[in-house]
Amino acid sequence: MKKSITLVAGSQHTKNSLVKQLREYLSDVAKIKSYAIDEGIDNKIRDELVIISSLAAKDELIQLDKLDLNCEIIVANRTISYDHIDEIVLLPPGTDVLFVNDVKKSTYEGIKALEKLGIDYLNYIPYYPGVKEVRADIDIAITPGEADKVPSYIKRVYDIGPRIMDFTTITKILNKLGILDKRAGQFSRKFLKKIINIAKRLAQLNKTISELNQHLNHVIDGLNDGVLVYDNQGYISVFNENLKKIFNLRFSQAIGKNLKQVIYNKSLLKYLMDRSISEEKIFNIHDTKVLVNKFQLPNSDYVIATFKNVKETIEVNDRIKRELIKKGFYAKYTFDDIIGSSKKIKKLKDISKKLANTDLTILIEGESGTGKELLASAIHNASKRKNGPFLAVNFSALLNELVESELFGYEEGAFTGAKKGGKEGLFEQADGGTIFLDEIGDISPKVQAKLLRVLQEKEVMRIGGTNIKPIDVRIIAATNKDLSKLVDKKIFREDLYYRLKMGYIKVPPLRERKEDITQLIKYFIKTETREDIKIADEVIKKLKKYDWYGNVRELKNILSYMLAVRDNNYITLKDIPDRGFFKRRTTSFDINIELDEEQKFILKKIYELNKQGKVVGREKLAKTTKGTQYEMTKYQMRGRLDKLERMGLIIKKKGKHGTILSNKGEQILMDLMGNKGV
Ligand SMILES: Nc1ncnc2c1ncn2[C@@H]1O[C@H](COP(=O)(O)OP(=O)(O)OP(=O)(O)O)[C@@H](O)[C@H]1O
Repeated sequence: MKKSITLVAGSQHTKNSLVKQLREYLSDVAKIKSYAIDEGIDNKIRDELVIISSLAAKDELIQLDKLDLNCEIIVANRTISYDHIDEIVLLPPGTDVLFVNDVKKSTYEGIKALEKLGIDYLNYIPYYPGVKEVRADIDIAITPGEADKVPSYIKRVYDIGPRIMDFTTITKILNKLGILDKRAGQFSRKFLKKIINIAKRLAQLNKTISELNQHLNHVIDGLNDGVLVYDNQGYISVFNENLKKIFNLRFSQAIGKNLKQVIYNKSLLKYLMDRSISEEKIFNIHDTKVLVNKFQLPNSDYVIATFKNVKETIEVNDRIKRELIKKGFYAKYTFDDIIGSSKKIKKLKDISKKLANTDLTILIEGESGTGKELLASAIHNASKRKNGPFLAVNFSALLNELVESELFGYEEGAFTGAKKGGKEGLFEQADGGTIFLDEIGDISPKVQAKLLRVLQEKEVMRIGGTNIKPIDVRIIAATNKDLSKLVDKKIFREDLYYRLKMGYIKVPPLRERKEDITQLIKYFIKTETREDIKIADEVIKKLKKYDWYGNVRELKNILSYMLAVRDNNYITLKDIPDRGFFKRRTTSFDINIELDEEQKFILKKIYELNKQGKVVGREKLAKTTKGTQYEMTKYQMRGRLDKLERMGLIIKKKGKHGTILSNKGEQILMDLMGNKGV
């Protein structure tokens, strides 16, 4: 027959965990009833055996008159559950932890229980609702199943579960039930199993830690620097491979030894052991200059020191610089890459080479695609700065708001979104080299003012900064606009204009040096394909007839097109793209041309008559004006045509061949017709 026992606990929480524990041993021999005082108890408790969770609970039951004192009563001794103990045994000795429980008494009991279990090396701070002194500088809490009472600032909570009945209590119960002899074996096995489980988990944890350790050791050994870790007494815990090399310690073991046994350099020893020194210092170790740096690990006894081979560090820095250059801070071209043997190109190269020998600021003017960047790059490579960086900045590609921070950098917190630690500007990055400022006409007045300062003072100040940094950078600026006109219009500062124009180069447009076209074509074929491509003479002849408003870049594009569409290794007339491919937009120089309605009318008439195959003269043109608002005599027409010729829009052919539109005139007319009609 099953025995009947009753368990009473203070709280429902404790009741549940104790019932669970009792069932493990007694479910087949006893019927277990259970009550929690906080749930309310109706009848007086009496049974063959009554187990009460604590003395406090017993006192409360007596006070409430809910306990029949004539029955067999066992008051449980409770201890920490071993199930979660492995989580806390690994906390470092001396760690401050809050021990959280429901009331003062059980809080102190819990702490005592942990200490009795041997976990007496933690610094327990008792905490329970209503506690007077609260320490807010603690990150870790341990609680026996009262996680909801842990204050919210705690970062890590170890809930070790409610305390369970201890070994002696269980033995007492088994004894009272008269089954101790039968159950002792099973009981101790279960108990042992738990211990073994903990041991297993700890062993696994140990294994993981030692693997992690090994991994970390590999990482530390793989570092380029020497790494040394020692405690305040000088005992070494880390001495990596690189450090062994620096100290010539190939085979001997340093870990566990004292610094004095390993390092004989007296001044280095003094530096390492003197806690008041924190700045880095250079020492001579086995004839090698080594830069040593050290710092105390926060909240610990340990000091970490790093050792850098000065020579290698410089070499690495150089390598990093070279890497930067690879990333595009590098001038690709030399004067040999500037193709052409026309007089104009020869003169251009000649002047540019001379300027390359100076450190003057240079302004390069020229239409788009004439090779201004190419030239700037060649000048840098021919200058004494050739081993320094070459940075090309294109202002038309940079967002206006970004120009300032890109060029001059900023300090941390200079504006919302500023990166932590601030950012180095392009001027700082170009230190020792050349900066190429393309489309300089596009910069804002604010940046113009800052740039002027850089040119005058040779120093930069980051946005939001107070430190002035001297820089050594040569500036080459370029524009495809007529900068002097922007100065006249007060869009560009005059003082900056003259500062930039210390050296001045004007790159001629391709249409003024058409004799270079053949050479350029051959050069581009060679650079674009390895195949042996021939090009028909008529093709070159025809290409020479175009006006090349897109300049060399346009020629290069057209060549790529022809290489793509050719049928075999021979480029013929049919491979030339039709007019639509050619650059229609006039250059910025030409955009300044403003035509009045009368001029547009005349250009349109010339175009229409030409299209009809008619020879156009001033008489015929004057006739077309009859009855229109532009009506004029042939003499008046002559004056108008002279002006259009001076503007480069028409060509008056000799003899009876009449007047035609120049390519430029045709392009402007096409643009007008395309955009708004004439
Ligand atoms: N004389 C030349 N010889 C060989 N290649 C050239 C020459 N001139 C220009 N190029 C090539 O034409 C292209 C345009 O040149 P680049 O970018 O230097 O012109 P740019 O004047 O700086 O143009 P933009 O004003 O549009 O910035 C490049 O591919 C360049 O290599």
